Amino acid sequence: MFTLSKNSYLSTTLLVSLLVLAISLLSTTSSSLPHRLSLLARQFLPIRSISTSPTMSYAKELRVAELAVQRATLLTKRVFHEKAKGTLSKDDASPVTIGDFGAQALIIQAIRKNFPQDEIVGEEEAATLRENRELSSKIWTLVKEARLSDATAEEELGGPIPSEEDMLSAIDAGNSAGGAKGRIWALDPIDGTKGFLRGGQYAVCLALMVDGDVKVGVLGCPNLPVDDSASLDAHSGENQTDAEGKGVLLGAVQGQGATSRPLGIGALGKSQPIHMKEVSSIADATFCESVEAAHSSHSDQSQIAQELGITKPSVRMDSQAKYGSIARGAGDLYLRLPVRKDYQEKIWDHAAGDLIVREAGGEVTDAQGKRLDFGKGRTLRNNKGVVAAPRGVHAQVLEAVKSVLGSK
Ligand SMILES: Nc1ncnc2c1ncn2[C@@H]1O[C@H](COP(=O)(O)O)[C@@H](OP(=O)(O)O)[C@H]1O
Ligand SMILES: [Mg+2]
Ligand SMILES: [Mg+2]
Ligand SMILES: [Mg+2]
Repeated sequence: MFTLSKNSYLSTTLLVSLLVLAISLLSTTSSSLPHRLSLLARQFLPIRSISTSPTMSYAKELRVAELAVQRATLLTKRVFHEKAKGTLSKDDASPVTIGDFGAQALIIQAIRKNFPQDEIVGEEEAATLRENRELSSKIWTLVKEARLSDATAEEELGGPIPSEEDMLSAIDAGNSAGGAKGRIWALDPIDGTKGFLRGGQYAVCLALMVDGDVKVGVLGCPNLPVDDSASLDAHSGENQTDAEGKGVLLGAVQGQGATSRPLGIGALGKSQPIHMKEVSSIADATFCESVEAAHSSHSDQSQIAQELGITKPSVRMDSQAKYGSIARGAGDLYLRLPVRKDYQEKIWDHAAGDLIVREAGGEVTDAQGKRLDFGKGRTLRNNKGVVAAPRGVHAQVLEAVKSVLGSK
């Protein structure tokens, strides 16, 4: 008797739940299916399972990451407009500016205040600044002045960095070796530094990995248009601005979809879901690639496009703005085929973009079709190249990649 009534109670509950689920899914039109499912799951899951694992929704991580990236762009935007950017050449001959150092310090400070146990893999280090106090003090002046106009939001980040010495120690806290265990942030304070110097696109990039899996990704792109569907052509190449109407913040949480919103502080809470465009005929696709010919093989990429019947010229753009642009449907494909066989891509150049594209309905793999493996340390040493495309056409694009690379 007891078993019977328990069973019937359970089946009634199940039936009602299914009905509510179906109605909710049909009636909500404004967001993606995974996002709707995650919201519903939160409604139906027992409170206990939410409260005992509050990080599962990554709401705080996303909020802190978005605000920290937003604050860092206040600094990078200032430097973008300055003639003297304090550019140094690193050991690998790549450039770094006062903007890169300053943005790294500000973001790491916010992570350390909010998540003191987490590790950080950041691109830059402070060794040269400890020897070059003049440059260090220039950065310190910029860092001190980079504050969100919303005092509550600034407080959420844990407030300003107390001293120049603390700024240097924050920069050096991005020295984690990475790996497949625990919570590790991947930070690229300015991705596309060459673009930043040239007046092109650049992005402030931050991602949280848990056990090697990217859970949260944020891209601040001050020179991209706010409009998700604005044509890419006007936003590639040089002479970009971050004037009125520019600047977008893209974000994603695993299983919850990807969003975009204007980069201004007034746009807090105004995130809209973004989706990749459906490609009905691959020949009509727009593909993005690096501006720098040393970073990816323009000739291989052009052959792949030819193989796919694509006649439109590629859109050349610096930084993870490429991932962001295809995720929001402004472009379709992103190809990054290696020039140098020995180069290992860095995790901070891909972690946020990889998640944002996948959450927007895309697939991201290397040139062999393997998912990018962020759990191998500071580099993607298990992968060569990047192929990002809408899920429906990724296999077709990958086939063209293999055919072109195989024939070499
Ligand atoms: N030989 C190489 N192959 C691929 N990527 C390279 C490279 N040398 C440098 N890079 C990376 O390319 C990134 C820029 O990518 P893109 O060309 O898409 O804008 C640089 O990021 P930073 O600008 O953060 O240093 C740098 O890490
Ligand atoms: Mg660099
Ligand atoms: Mg980079
Ligand atoms: Mg960088």
